[in-house]
Amino acid sequence: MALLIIIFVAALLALILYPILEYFVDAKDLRRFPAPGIAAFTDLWALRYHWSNSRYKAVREAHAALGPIVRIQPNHVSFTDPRALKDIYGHGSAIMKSEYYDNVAGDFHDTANSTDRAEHSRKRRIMSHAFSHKQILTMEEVINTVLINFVKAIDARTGQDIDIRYWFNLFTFDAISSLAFSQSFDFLGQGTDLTLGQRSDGSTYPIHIVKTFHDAVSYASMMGHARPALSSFIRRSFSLMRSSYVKALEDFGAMCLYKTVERTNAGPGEHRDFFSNLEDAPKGQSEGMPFGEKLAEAGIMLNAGSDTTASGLTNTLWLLAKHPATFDKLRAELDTCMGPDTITPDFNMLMALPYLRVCLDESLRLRPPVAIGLPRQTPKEGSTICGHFIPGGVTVSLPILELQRNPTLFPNAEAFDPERWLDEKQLPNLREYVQPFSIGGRACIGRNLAMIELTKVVATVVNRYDVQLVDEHGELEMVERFNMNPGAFALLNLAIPL
Ligand code: HEM
Repeated sequence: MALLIIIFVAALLALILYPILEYFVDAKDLRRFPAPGIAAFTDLWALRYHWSNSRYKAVREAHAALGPIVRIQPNHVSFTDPRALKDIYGHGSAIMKSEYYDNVAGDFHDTANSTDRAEHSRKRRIMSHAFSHKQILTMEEVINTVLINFVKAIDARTGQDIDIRYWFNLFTFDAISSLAFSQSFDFLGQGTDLTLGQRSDGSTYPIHIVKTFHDAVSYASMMGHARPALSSFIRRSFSLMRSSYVKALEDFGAMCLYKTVERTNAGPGEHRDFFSNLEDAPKGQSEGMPFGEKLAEAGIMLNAGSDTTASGLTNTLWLLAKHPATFDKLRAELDTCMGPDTITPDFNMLMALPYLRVCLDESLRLRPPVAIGLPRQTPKEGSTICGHFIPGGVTVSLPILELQRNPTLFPNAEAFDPERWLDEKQLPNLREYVQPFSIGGRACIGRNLAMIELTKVVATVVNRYDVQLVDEHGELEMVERFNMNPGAFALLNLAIPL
């Protein structure tokens, strides 16, 4: 035991002292950039804010105090200069995903966390057709079925105070499981997020997936943002302490295993689902992906394909409820093509409604569901980012939230103002710098799916229900895990107009 403690303390000291030494040696010439507090000496400055799900605030304050280029970790430089968007993330940039994604990957990388260019291209090719606008439209009926279940669930609770965020979480989990695995969780029908996880011996156990998922992401994001040695130290320490966060990460994995095994055994049903693409054998080969890789891809669909869209839905409804004039104007537009009982409006019809679109665009600008500076790593030869040469192997990022709320790009940037999207003068900056799905080769593959879900659900809810905030003066908290989740108190009183 004493030896274990000595090893533990020695490892901890080495992890703390090494970056301090690095700071003084300054081989990457990063001391020229200002840093808040102890951020230049240790990852712990950033990890503390990850742990309290509030990194965006600390990064925002650091940029406000220190300028557009700030060293937020010993090996991480954050940029808010808008030119950095293309330099870091644009097509043609040699900058790849950082070691953050390796830190959070399991035995197999998935499409989102693969850091190897060739591996990522192979994976992306397999899935890109399935997520094209045309293909997603062929799945509209599946979304309609889930939307009908959502309306039934909410109708049964009209007049009650409900946490609408939770119900949007149930909607998006049911939607992605129907689309990806031809098998809905049926959370909306059950009125709960209770599902099963599977252990490696095949036995199963119950899991409440919404909290499990959020805890898992909080932990993974904190652990992932540390340099690899510290990340692995945190992982081991948390495992030794049998932390509930480690359990949450395991439970989320167990749920993915359950869904993958269930789908593999049952087959795709009548139509192809997203999983069918993982099962297809590539040209010249006799089999599709190995099971472990299919499991990883199933995990990223359940992860990226649910939480972000649920956040987008919650944010939009909250913003509309906070701005009754906007809500009424949107409802008037919907009245032109939806009857009082229309609950599965046709997506192509909704696409022709300009005000609905700008309400969604403005919500995604002001409260992007992924707001964090997506971590990237400069290539061996280094990169120039808005005029500054950054040597190889440095993590760089641009916080999406800061870009989309930049007052030099958008007048009255902190205000919810869908009308700005109808102003010819503001449009060029809006089009260029509002990028909630990111840009370039690593931009969101699920964008078309997200937009169809957001458009149909917001149209149906605004058309069908009167919405009232329980606390009209309250603010909707922002909880930054990796995604930016709205807080838990989005209580709304929904009623069907008489
Ligand atoms: C409003 C909803 C959504 C938003 C705001 C959003 C945003 C993003 C962003 C910013 C990224 C880049 C992440 C990074 O660089 O680490 C991303 C990647 C990704 N998203 Fe989404 N997303 C949404 C919905 C979806 C949906 C419905 C799916 C469906 C499965 C999905 C699947 C993915 C995948 C697989 C990636 C990785 C792409 C790659 O690296 O090639 N997302 N998303």
